[in-house]
Amino acid sequence: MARIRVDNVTLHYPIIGAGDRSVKNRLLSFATGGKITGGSGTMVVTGLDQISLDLHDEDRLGLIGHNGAGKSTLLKVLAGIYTPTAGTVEVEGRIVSTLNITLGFEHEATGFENIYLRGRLLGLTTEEIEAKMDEIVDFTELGRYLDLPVRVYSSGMLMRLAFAIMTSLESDILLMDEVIGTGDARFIHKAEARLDEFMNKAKIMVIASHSDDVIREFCNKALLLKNGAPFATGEIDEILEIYQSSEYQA
Ligand SMILES: Nc1ncnc2c1ncn2[C@@H]1O[C@H](COP(=O)(O)OP(=O)(O)OP(=O)(O)O)[C@@H](O)[C@H]1O
Repeated sequence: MARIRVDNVTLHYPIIGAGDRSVKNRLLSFATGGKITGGSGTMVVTGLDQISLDLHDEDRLGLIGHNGAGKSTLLKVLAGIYTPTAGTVEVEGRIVSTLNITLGFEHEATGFENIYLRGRLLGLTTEEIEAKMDEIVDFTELGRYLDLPVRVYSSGMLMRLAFAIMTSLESDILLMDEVIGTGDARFIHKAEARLDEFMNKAKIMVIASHSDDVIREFCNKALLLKNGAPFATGEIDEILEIYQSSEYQA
């Protein structure tokens, strides 16, 4: 059984050395979903403001909201990348996340070597990596490029490699932001089929997306964020409607 419990989580980003451009900051804050406070010297951006969640097996939560509403920050807190300023996060289960999917590659090492390195970094044994190797290699369709250092790969090629490795893992909890941006149309189509299979295996999923279609297709509940705070939570259709309403947009 997997579980995520988030209790009253707040996260502040202190911006040290920020100039006092309060009028500009207020305008910026108004134009996006962010919240900036503080005066000269140190500014504070509120990434998350008193978020609570309790997710169990079968939960597929869609995170919705303006640019800067806090979706990515919440994913990073769940992934353990950021520690909250206040509140607690408890996670039971193995997490795989698509955040920074292409980070952590060794640029001088070959594609093959990077499959090993990344596999080890993600907690697999050498035997486990070897068992998955053929399948990862086939999916990338990178052929002899896998013998070359990844610094010569295009961004789409690097994405193929990262995506193939990530989706070969077994996860209890899957944290996703919009991931399949790069790649040609055929690869995106092929990646979607693999992603479907990968997502079906996860017990809990949290997806941040600006696409109503993605939220409708993959989620069974939604959390609408505004300025880092929960604005509404519940059934997908109801929450998407609130998102479009003047009450939220104001
Ligand atoms: N590294 C950072 N340093 C300072 N502030 C940050 C940082 N990352 C995010 N923020 C701020 O935290 C707030 C929430 O940002 P976040 O990236 O979580 O929003 P989001 O909902 O994912 O936005 P988008 O839809 O644009 O991806 C914003 O006000 C943003 O400016």
